[in-house]
Amino acid sequence: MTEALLQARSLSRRYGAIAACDAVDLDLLPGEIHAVIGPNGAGKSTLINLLSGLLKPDSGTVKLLGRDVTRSSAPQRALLGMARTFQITSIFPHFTAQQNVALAVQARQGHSFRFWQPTVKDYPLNDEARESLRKVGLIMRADQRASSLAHGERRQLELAMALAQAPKVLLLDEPMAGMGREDSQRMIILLSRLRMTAPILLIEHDMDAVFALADRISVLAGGRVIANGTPDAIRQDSLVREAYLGAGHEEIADA
Ligand SMILES: Nc1ncnc2c1ncn2[C@@H]1O[C@H](COP(=O)(O)OP(=O)(O)OP(=O)(O)O)[C@@H](O)[C@H]1O
Repeated sequence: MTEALLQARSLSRRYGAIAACDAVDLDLLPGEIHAVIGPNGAGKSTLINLLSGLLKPDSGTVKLLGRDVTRSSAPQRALLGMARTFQITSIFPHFTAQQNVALAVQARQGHSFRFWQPTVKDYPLNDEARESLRKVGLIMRADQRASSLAHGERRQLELAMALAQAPKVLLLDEPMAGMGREDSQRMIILLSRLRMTAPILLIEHDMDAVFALADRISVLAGGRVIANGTPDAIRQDSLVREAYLGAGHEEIADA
């Protein structure tokens, strides 16, 4: 059996009476895009925070590349090869696109952001930064300030910063959020290519994107995985339809 690069077992986290994440099992396999979907409040953010180390579970385990990282911090997991993008972009607006990516390369090399100096003459660093920008189709914006980029381009920049960390797994938190149709289409093509660079755990509300991209989908409701399977299987799953329709969402039926 193919070994999961990222694995959660019986992962649980409560907030008082609420089981935000309830005995969740999840595997991210090489080369795949594994989407996690679920109605509002299902536990998606809690799960991605537990996987990336921003939250500690009450019980259960997280393994990264076969190594138990349940008690490791987010920066420790990043150094082992986990890259994550956020719903709210985390770029430095006054730096150029290239400088932002160069920062991410430096962080991977173990330098703290605090000691960062503008690295105009650091050719290998800049070459690497430009390579990441090329991969996400943003090389023509390399010298533009991040603040002047369009929304979709900023999301591409974030992805370039994640790639600059040479990730073994990518955790993407709503990469299509706030995007128009054209930008979403571009992002779908981009992510589809990137799955071979690193498998992607994708949290996304845009069902067209999820069903276009995912090799496998896990559906959360009330903190539990209620279904796991191919997009076709998920589309036809009665429990999934119930969870979505019960929560006032019709998008799963249309996807
Ligand atoms: N810090 C917190 N304190 C108390 N309850 C919380 C906290 N964070 C999340 N919850 C609760 O845990 C449950 C899961 O929330 P979570 O944000 O993980 O869901 P979600 O699927 O990401 O929702 P959305 O799609 O709306 O972002 C919800 O009932 C939520 O109210």
